This record gives sequence, structure tokens and C-alpha cells, in this order.
Amino acid sequence: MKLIEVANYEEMSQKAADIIISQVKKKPDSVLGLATGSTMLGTYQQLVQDHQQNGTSYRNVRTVNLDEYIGLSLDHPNSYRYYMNQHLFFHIDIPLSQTYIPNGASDDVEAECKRYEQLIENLGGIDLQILGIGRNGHIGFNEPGTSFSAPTHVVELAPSTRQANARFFPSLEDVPRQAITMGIATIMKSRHIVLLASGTAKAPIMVKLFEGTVTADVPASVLHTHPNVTVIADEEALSLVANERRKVYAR
Ligand SMILES: N[C@@H]1[C@@H](O)[C@H](O)[C@@H](COP(=O)(O)O)O[C@@H]1O
Repeated sequence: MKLIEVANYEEMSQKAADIIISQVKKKPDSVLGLATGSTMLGTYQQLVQDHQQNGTSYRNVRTVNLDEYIGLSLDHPNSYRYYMNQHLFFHIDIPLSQTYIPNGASDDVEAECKRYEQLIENLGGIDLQILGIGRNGHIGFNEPGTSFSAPTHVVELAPSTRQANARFFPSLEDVPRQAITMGIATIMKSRHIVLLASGTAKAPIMVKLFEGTVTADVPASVLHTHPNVTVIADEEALSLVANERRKVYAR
């Protein structure tokens, strides 16, 4: 795991966008694994700006998103499909037919998980997966305790996750209780993984991540066992991580 320390959210977003843009330039038909949440908004803004100013093309890119709530229609303003369309897909030249997100409105969510896992395999796997991190260390919606060998599956959202995401919904009651998420095994097959973290809310979990212990209690800690992971974190997110721990990963 390699740590890139940055000053703030803007710098984190710029660095992440640069990595995505070079991936797309190097391999125009890349499979990009994408994430949602507040952390990603700046990165997507940078990609849109670069597309408009420099014409980076996504015509042949395929995207697979990490997760989706169960029970929201695809056009529900809180669905991750809606988020991706609004914040990225509608503003770049990717055909929507090449953008994939688990269908949380499916009648048969178990079958949908199998279909999604197979789809990723049929695309040839993920070249570059972008991840945020939950305050409890979740990646995608893989909550603490999830087996590292799980493929795409249905999850019960932890009360703390529903609470953290409630700010996007009218009330806590409106936050879905379940989601479909790529499993940790699915994520770990990606050829390169970039995890982004910004702000003091992520400081305690960054301490746990950089302790270096691999444990299902901190799902993101599995990334220590992947050969090609870059963490881009800002000063606030790293504020509780001791300098010696940072040095272990800063290269
Ligand atoms: N399923 C998503 C995760 O993929 C995301 O990383 C996390 C952090 O969100 P934020 O970036 O808003 O802190 O929230 C959600 O639960």
C-alpha cells in the first residue's frame, strides 16, 4: 500500500482525477470501478472539467459501480444510478449502455448479484477501482465482519452507515436497510485500487487502517494484501495517524 499525503479535498480530487485520466489515455477501453459518496464529488467534477477543456474521451470506457441501495427505483434521487448520471455520466461522452450499476430495484436481488459478478468477469475485470471508506472501515457496502472471500452480495446496512448516509435522505427512516455490493473478493481482483479519504470524520478509521493489521473488523484493511493499492488522504483524514506510521507507507 502506497500513501499519497495531500493538503486538502481539492488536491485529493485532482490527484485521483489525474490517475483516472492517465488510465483512460493509456487504455481507452478501460474498465473503471467507480464509487459514490461525498468523497467522490470533487474527482468527478475534475473529470468533467477535463473532458470539457481537454477532450479526454470515455467513448470506449466501461464503468462498474461498487454498490446500490435495494428498493429505490433507478430514477430515485438517492439511488446511486441517479448520482452517477447527475455527477458524471451525463457530462462526459460515455454511452450510458456502457455504465453498469447493480440493479437494486430487481425482483430477484440474489440473481442480480450473480449477474453482476459475471458481468464484471465478462468485461475482463476491473483495471482501476476507486474506493471511498466508511467511518467504520467499510469499502463499497462491505460492513465490518464481511468475509474477505465474498463475491457480489446483498448486505444489511449497519445502523452507523444508515446514520452516516441519512444526511442525503429526508429522514433516517427513509434510508434503505439493504444494499447490493461488490464483495471484497470482487474488489480485490481489480488490477489497481485507489482509496480516497478526506476530512476529520475519517481520521479515526485512518488510524486503524495504517496500524497495518489485516482484520475483517476493518474491511479496508484487506487492501494491505493487494499488490497495487494507492491511498490518497488529506491532512484532516491523517490528523490522528502518527508520523512513523505515515512513513511506513509514504513512498
Ligand atoms: N457505499 C458508500 C461507500 O462506497 C462510500 O465510500 C462511503 C463513504 O461516503 P462519503 O464519501 O460520503 O464519506 O459511503 C457509502 O456508504
